[in-house]
Amino acid sequence: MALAEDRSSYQDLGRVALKQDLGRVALKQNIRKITVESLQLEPLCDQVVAYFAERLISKETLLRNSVMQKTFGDQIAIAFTYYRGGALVSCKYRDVNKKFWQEANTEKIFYGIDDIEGASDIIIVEGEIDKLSMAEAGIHNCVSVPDGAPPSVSKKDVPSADQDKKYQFLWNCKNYLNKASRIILATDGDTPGQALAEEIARRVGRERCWRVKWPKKNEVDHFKDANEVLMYLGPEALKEVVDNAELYPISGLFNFKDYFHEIDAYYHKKFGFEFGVPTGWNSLNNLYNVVPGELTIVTGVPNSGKSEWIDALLCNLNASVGWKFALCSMENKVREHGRKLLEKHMKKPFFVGRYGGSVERMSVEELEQGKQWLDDTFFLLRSEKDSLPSISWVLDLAKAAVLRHGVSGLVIDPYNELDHQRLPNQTETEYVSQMLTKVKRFAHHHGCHVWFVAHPRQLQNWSGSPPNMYDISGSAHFINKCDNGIVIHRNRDPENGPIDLVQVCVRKVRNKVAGTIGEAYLEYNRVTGEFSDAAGDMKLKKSSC
Ligand SMILES: Nc1ncnc2c1ncn2[C@@H]1O[C@H](COP(=O)(O)OP(=O)(O)OP(=O)(O)O)[C@@H](O)[C@H]1O
Repeated sequence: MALAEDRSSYQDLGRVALKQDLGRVALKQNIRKITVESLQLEPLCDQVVAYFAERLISKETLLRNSVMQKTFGDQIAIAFTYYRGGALVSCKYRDVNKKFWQEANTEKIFYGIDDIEGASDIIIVEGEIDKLSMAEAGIHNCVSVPDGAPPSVSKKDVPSADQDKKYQFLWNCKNYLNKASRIILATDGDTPGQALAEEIARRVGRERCWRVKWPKKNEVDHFKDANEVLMYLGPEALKEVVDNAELYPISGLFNFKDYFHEIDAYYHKKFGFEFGVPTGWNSLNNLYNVVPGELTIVTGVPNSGKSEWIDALLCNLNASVGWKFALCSMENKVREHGRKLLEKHMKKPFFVGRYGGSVERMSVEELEQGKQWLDDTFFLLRSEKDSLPSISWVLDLAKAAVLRHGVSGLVIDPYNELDHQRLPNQTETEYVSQMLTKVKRFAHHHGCHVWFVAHPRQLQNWSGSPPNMYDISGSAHFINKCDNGIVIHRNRDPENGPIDLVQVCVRKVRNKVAGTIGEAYLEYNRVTGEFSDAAGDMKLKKSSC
């Protein structure tokens, strides 16, 4: 008798079972009482015992699990008897053509349910032969689902118990399952098997589920179920598979172990820029380095040089590590922004006279060279409509710039030029918090550093000293939520030190690997817009950083 197992027979079973289930709904009150005699079940003949022996399932195990047979005309079918509390409640047949069917009007329960009575660990497999294979390895606290596996996980929510027709067997056996502290899912390793595990886990509670990892068969494939492991690796190996079951994953709940590869890569500095990229100014080396995926808030009173300093920083980063940037600079005309960037890059003024004085102007050839550099390095996010752009609009385009052009940094300058339509009843503080969460997610997800310029609120009786990060108009969330907080300040008090000396106040650094709070002094070159480390010990007498 050829009784080899295959998936199609399980699918047949699914169809048969579905028909039977539909039948069962109609006949809910009509569950038959059955006995071995009423079903005319017979003890196993040698032929069937030999069939199981080929699968390394012994006669002893077959007898222990009351596997029987039944004659239909000139055909013999295997009869898997379903007992509950010692009483026969259902029977499933399997014939020579690998077809399955279940006794009509009988209960849907797990196969082997009496074996898990009071067990704190329960193993669930996908077929009767897997249950018998576990028994062969001495693992008796195991049950099999009665109807095989679904093709995929249902996209719908789990229905209520009375509507959950396909998994009625689970609800019928819930008292047995409720007592278990661990439910080990040992369904097949293929897609339907995984789908079955998920369907069970979502019904019994993922938190107490574990799953087995089927061992490798060769370089590419894994053994697919308990019987294969028993046949090819033996009972000890099957026990080991169950002993080494791992926690069933819960979406959103992780172990550190899930991230060890990242921690190792970090330790061995495989990400690149672990300490951040130096700004190009020695005085800032210990204070502020640019880490991919972080958010830096830059503030300062109007005209303090925030935009100029960020532009100079981008030029330095491009020169040192070749980064490219997306620019959302709403206050700058493109030609003016282009001029400022070109001057910093070419280290020459764009014009003669006025701010350029008598310094030689960049040549036409240099302009052409510089234009090419501008085009390769910066990508402009500009709203062509009259209305102000929203933060989602900016982040969507920045994402396109990351994916299309490989940009590593985004500048949003300034916050108040974005459209900030708040939901009714939403406070500005709540709004800023949510907006910064979006910005940080973008930065983190794309490994893109974001510089966000925000103005301080109008300061009454301003003393001329650098503003506080908590003075940023809108919300304390700017300082609370950013990774780095920087105030750019230029001195306008001759009593206090050189006029226009630039103070870079690093007020917050979340990541101690990248820097620390403190201040540095830079000089601004009005002709080229470049910043350089302040000469010698040039600093302000009174510093409020
Ligand atoms: N340290 C400095 N010394 C002299 N002039 C400077 C200095 N820093 C910036 N400037 C000049 O100040 C002007 C404003 O600079 P920038 O646009 O960078 O300031 P900002 O802080 O971004 O201003 P706002 O808050 O108005 O956007 C520019 O013309 C720039 O050349």
